[in-house]
Amino acid sequence: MDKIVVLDFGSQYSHLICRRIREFSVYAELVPYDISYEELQKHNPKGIIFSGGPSSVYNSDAPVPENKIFEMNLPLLGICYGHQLIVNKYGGKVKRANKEYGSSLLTIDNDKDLLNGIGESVRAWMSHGDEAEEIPPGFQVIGHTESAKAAAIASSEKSVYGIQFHPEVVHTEQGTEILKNFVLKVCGAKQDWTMEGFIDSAVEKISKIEGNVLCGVSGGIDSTVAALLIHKAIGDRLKCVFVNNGLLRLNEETEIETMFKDNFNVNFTSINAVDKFLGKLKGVEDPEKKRKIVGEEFINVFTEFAEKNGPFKWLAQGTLYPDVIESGVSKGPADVIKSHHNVGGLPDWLNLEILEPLRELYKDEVRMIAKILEVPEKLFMRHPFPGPGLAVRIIGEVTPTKLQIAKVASKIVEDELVEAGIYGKVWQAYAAVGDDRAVGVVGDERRYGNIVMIRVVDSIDAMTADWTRLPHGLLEKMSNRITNEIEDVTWVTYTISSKPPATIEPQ
Ligand SMILES: Nc1ncnc2c1ncn2[C@@H]1O[C@H](COP(=O)(O)OP(=O)(O)OP(=O)(O)O)[C@@H](O)[C@H]1O
Ligand SMILES: O=c1[nH]c(=O)c2[nH+]cn([C@@H]3O[C@H](COP(=O)(O)O)[C@@H](O)[C@H]3O)c2[nH]1
Ligand SMILES: NC(=O)CC[C@H](N)C(=O)O
Ligand SMILES: [Mg+2]
Repeated sequence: MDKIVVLDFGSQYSHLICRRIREFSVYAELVPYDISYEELQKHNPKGIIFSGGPSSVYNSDAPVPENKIFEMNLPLLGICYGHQLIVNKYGGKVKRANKEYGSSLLTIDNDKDLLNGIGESVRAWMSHGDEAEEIPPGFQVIGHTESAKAAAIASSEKSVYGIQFHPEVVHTEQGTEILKNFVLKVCGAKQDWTMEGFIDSAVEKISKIEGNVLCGVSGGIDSTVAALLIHKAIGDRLKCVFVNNGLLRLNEETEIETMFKDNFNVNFTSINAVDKFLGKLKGVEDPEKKRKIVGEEFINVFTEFAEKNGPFKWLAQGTLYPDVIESGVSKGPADVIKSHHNVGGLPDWLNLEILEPLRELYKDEVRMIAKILEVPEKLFMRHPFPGPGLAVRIIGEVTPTKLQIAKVASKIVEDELVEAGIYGKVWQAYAAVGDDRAVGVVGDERRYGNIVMIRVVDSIDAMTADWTRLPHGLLEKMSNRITNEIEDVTWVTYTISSKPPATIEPQ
């Protein structure tokens, strides 16, 4: 399979470069910027992309790739910081300039290769504070904006390109065309990345492993698909374990068990660990602490199961690419946003090896695989549910009252969306609760009850999200049902923050 390798210099958009390229069926993978020349050679890339990043090339601690990488004579595209790196490396000059964030008009000066077929000008997304003051010898300017005179440069002879803007974000018009020009025309990569191909190679790889696999399944699409792939590869050497941690949706524990037993012929065990989890969470208010506790407790439960039912060599999880990126354990110098329990929370003493067949994939890619594997639609259209469950939808301490409120109110929100035919169209929907209370008046009586926050969002891959513009009538119905059916609740609010600056889950 042809591959493009993206060196990650820490941009929040690094992974998006891969995503955009995969969308036109070429496999692209993110690697750390300091990957060794030998490692990079093993990837056998058709071309290399340098991502953006927060650093400035003129600082002494600026991240730089190994020198030999430039001698591979592969097509090279630098984006933003990557562009500046190329300018610097080949003998041009980068300096501090006026900050430019957002959309700028890019005028095309040469449409021969990289900027071929995109017209005379496009809106391009900028996010930088440095710029190329002098371009290196042998390069020419192929595009400029009002403030960046070398917004796109090329050395066609060497097949080295640099662009100051971000073609990977949707706000850049024709961004995909620019990436296609580089990947398909300059690098000559074949469009041979398909989900069928992924399944075959994943199954082949997994079938080579030795020993038994324990797979944590949550009933969510990710772990289900991971389990099915592993099952295809090693059959009954796979054992699936579902943990009822007391932080699940209303009645979910019975639903999941039934669903697994009715639809898949895999070895399945359900473990009741409600008291353990809730006991450990008692008195804990800090969001990151709660996440770590849940993560650790999952591992405790899995280890205990493994000791009784083993031996196991592997622990499998449905970890996806965004989980890895947001936990700050991605391959570059990015910031920690949240510790996803299944990535950041793994303790050192764990003596099972980790198997994560979906680690490089996005949710929509996993859904495509689910379809191919004929997973029932009802299952794969289920909304994602965070591994730490209601612990991250309850703000402050997890108490029995708040748990009950979150469960029942979320059920009302989900049921009303199904009823209105909207459930399948939104990314996630739930009700959260915290310690804030507000006064109500019910049957002439004063009641000082909890405030419930409804959150419904649209998203494609959870990396960004927008709040869903639900019909007012529907919101009204949800609100009425929540205050009528849950005695402890007096107020209902609707959350109208997008991601960024908010995140999807409150904690
Ligand atoms: N209740 C649970 N029991 C066992 N394993 C779990 C449970 N919750 C989460 N996990 C493990 O943690 C991983 C990450 O959870 P996450 O919620 O991201 O994925 P998912 O549940 O498979 O899919 P979705 O994102 O659709 O909910 C799961 O793939 C699974 O391996
Ligand atoms: O496996 C997971 N482990 C976690 O710890 C976790 N936290 C959040 N989520 C889900 O990830 C997506 C992005 O969530 P945030 O915008 O809240 O970071 C949303 O879809 C969240 O539901 C998690 N999934
Ligand atoms: N987003 C980026 O890659 C920014 C690169 C560089 N440090 C700048 O601010 O110009
Ligand atoms: Mg889940």
